[in-house]
Amino acid sequence: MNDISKNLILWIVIALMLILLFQALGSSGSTGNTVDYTTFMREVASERVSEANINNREIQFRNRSGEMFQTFIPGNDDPQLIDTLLARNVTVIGEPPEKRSLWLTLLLNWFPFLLLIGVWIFFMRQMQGGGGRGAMSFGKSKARMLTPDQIKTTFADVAGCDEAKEDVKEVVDFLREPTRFQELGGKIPKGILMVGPPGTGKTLLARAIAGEAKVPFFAISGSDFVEMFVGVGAARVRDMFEQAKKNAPCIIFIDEIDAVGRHRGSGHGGGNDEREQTLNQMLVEMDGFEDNKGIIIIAATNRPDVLDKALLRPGRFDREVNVSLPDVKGREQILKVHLRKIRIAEDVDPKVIARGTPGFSGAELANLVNESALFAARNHKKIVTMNEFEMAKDKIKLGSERRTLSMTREELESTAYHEAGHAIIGSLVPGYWPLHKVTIVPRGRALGVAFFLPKGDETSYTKEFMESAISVAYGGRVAEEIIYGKDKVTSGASQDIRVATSYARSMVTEYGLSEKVGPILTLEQNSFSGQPQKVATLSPELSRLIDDEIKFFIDKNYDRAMQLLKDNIDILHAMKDALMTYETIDASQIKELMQRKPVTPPKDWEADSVKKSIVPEKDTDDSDNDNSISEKNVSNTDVSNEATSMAEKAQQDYSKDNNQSTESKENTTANSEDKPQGS
Ligand SMILES: Nc1ncnc2c1ncn2[C@@H]1O[C@H](COP(=O)(O)OP(=O)(O)OP(=O)(O)O)[C@@H](O)[C@H]1O
Ligand SMILES: [Zn+2]
Repeated sequence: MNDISKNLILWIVIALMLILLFQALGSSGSTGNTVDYTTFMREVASERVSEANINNREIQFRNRSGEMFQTFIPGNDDPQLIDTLLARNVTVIGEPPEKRSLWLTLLLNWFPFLLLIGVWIFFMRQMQGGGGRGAMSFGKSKARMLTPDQIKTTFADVAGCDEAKEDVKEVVDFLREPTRFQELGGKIPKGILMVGPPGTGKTLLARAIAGEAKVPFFAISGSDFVEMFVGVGAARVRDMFEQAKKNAPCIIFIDEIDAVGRHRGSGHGGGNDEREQTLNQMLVEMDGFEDNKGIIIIAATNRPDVLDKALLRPGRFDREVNVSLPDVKGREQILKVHLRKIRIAEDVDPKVIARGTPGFSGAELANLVNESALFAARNHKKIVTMNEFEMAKDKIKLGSERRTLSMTREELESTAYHEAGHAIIGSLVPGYWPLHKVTIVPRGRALGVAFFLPKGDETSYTKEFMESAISVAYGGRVAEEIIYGKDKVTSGASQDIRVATSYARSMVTEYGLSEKVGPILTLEQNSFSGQPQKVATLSPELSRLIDDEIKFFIDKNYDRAMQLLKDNIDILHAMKDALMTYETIDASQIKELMQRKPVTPPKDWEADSVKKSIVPEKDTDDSDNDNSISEKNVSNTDVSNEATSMAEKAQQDYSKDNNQSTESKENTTANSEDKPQGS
């Protein structure tokens, strides 16, 4: 709590003042410059010293011209000193033997020890959680309590996770009237574990429960319990439950429960004891409150796999609520919640934004709305338009525009060919997402991007789609190869290759789409590391077959991309030209290009806006610079397309891979695209 730090600071200030005071008293008011003892003796020998005031080993002396100096007698006493001084006509003055009173000396000598003892007592008091009236205590829980009037959140503020909301609704009824509920024999969980990726609204939902039920809300993070002193965490747990009992009915929300709840004996290093004690205390407290009516503990985590099994036993966190990343409908609803807070133009369509933001969490969507408003404000606009949302989305996904990144005309041209390659393949292969836009404005690590708009939820793919995705991913590299030749292909396609390979590997090892390998699960994406891991030991023959089949899908779709681009080489050149002129082209221009029609300039395109342009004017002097691309090695060219993040997002999608509750599993399938999986 705050009082702790205040009291600590007070203690430190007092200690410092005391030290300063004692130092001031201790020194006998030094005056004049300090000289060494040899100089002093020489001065004495040449009879230039008139007066010396000796106090222990310190000598203050005055020379004949009245100036004051001081010096110190080195080592042990100089027994001849007084005699020498007197012989050289120095007036010797003594000091009374003890300038300080006895108690002051004692205090001075003992002060460090007293301070230590004081600190010791201070900490002991904190550890016991007592602390007395002052409420200064480490053992006090750090939980922040919100009273019902302070909680404005309701279920209306939480969107896109209807199942989770449904799951917790009965808790609200219970908290409103615990006794009535119990008389009816209702069985209410003590603990609810909210599981889901960061930013999906777990905290928000917990708070909304409190808001709906109009009960106090205690929020604390698991890491707040973890301290270096053994016993402090346990004391905090005890205190938190005591506070909660006083305020029942109420909700305790523990974010990041895994910080304390990691299964015992798994930690490394010394902090272990403390954490285990804290965890034990939590288990004890949860078991021991049958009698108190209406305390519900909600814990949140995105690592349920690391939790100690004891936490999940009946009577503890035995109810699991999955809060997964929102699907396209959910994203739309979340956007609507946040769009209420800003002034938007008529053209802003939450549906379109939702489609363009697969994998975004609620928190990221809230951030998107906020960034858009900031863009509008920066441009002195009164109202936020779709344009700002587009800019904010690109910024969040890829990083800020890098118009300052100096690129030669040749580099831009190769980027334009590369992105056009993705775009054209994406438009030609069957079953792929529609194109949203293509740009060669560098952003973040990307030199250019071809964006596709996923249709809906991206929880399952058809075989056709995945094969198309492989061709689209190779489209960029294939375009470069056709235009510049095999030797001049840039390193910009590394990410594309990764995406294509990961599709091909999943097809063979996870989705059973290879006829030769068959529907066997052989490799699985580890849902946390994202690394493929073996499911079983594979025979050498099967391993070989898997590799062959992956290669088969890759070659087949690489060759398809090659053929499609060769057949449409005129479109490739035209799209490159359009990109060099307009930098960014959107769906309508791409459509014109694909139909071999002339391109209409973009809406806000002004021909004279060349100042802003990233495309340098053609430099005739520079014509010998023909080897730029491969030699300049456009590294870090993370030229990606939407499929990249899609493939990654879908595979990392927590709710998909790590769903323990059958309830949500059914929902995932029900919500998913109408495309059936497999061929
Ligand atoms: N489902 C949602 N509906 C509306 N807004 C949301 C939703 N999810 C997240 N947000 C927005 O994101 C913010 C942060 O979400 P919140 O802190 O609840 O996420 P969390 O799941 O608790 O994340 P973490 O695991 O990182 O603690 C919320 O305050 C809200 O503005
Ligand atoms: Zn690419």
